[in-house]
Amino acid sequence: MATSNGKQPPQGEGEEAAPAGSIGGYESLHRLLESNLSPELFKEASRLLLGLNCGRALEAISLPEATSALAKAHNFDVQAFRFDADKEYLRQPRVVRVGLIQNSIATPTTSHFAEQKKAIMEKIKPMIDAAGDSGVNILCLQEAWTMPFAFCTREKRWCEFAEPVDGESTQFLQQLAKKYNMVIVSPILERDVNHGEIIWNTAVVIGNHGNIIGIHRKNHIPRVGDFNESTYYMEGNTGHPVFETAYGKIGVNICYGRHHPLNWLAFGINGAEIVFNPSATVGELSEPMWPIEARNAAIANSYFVGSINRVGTEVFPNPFTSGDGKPQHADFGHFYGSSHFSAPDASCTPSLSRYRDGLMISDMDLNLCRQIKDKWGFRMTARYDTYSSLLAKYLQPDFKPQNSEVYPKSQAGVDF
Ligand SMILES: NC(=O)NCCC(=O)O
Repeated sequence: MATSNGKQPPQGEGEEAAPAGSIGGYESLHRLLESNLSPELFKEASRLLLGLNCGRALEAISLPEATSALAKAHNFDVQAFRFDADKEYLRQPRVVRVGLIQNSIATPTTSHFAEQKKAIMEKIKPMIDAAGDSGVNILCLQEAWTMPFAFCTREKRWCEFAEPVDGESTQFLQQLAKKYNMVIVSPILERDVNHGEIIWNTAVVIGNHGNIIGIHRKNHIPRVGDFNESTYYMEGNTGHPVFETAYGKIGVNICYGRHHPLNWLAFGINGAEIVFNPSATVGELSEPMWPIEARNAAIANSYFVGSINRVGTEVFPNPFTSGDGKPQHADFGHFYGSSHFSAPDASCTPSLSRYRDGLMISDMDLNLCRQIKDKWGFRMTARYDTYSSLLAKYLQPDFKPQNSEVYPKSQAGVDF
């Protein structure tokens, strides 16, 4: 079966080798620039792209031998960096170690559902162990991590992957959370057994003692390209919760929610210090937006953002169309990984690979959030009152945009 880019992906594993020499055949933008620019130009490009002038140079941090051994044995990438903050007189530094995991699926989408789920769990277990061995305090997995991203198909049988909040995947992660004293954010397809089996796209926040701290349900559902997600689950009803964990206050803005600045704002207003954006998105649709939106949110809201995207090309048993007149196809396109962290001072880490499974780790001093609020004063200068009254008017059925009164059509040069 041809894929949407005309190439034949390996069947089974969603993971691909970077096609040598082809467009998109590079591991990450960072590596592309590093290998093609002189050291001076690369430094200047990094200053502009990674914000290393307004923030501070990010130091790579070394990890235990056990982590590198796991990464080698299970063929995943590990990268680790440190965001610093100024030393304060009245507060101790609040450094937390945070991890993000990106991965491809583990078996063909044609295999038994139970086998697919089991294989994904087995695949990410060593990655979670690597995070635990590295002393990660808070770890976030990718959107709908227990399953292939089958929403492109519109076939209802994939609903079988939905689980109750305290289901199999949560139980699996609860043990690991407890073992490693680590908070784990687990984005799954949720079956709400207490409310008529409604399906949601949910992040379960598991505390470092293996307790369930709470859940957040995806607020904004895409209706773009093959992201036929509204066929499967409802717009979330949990608002913008921020969870007080042992290591900091965290929120979860699931995937498509990253295109909505007010969604990011609401987590900030509720006090988030780190917002995770577990995602599943493909190159042709969103890759140019990916490095910008999360970083912008971190800057505008004075918090850290952890962005995660799955990797690989997932091929489904039955072809589907995209409703665009083009031929039917059986894959969703290439999920380009590129998970990374952004900081409130505009700095960000390089991204993980566009092709390989990976674990991204960052140490971050959460004191930086307040330091940037004090420096830039975005909260103080935001004029929320102005926008709240405009929005209240906009929501009225008789609202008309102001410019329709100020510039009558004839003056605006529009002749109907
Ligand atoms: N999973 C999801 O919401 N994807 C939508 C596509 C995008 O936002 O890039």
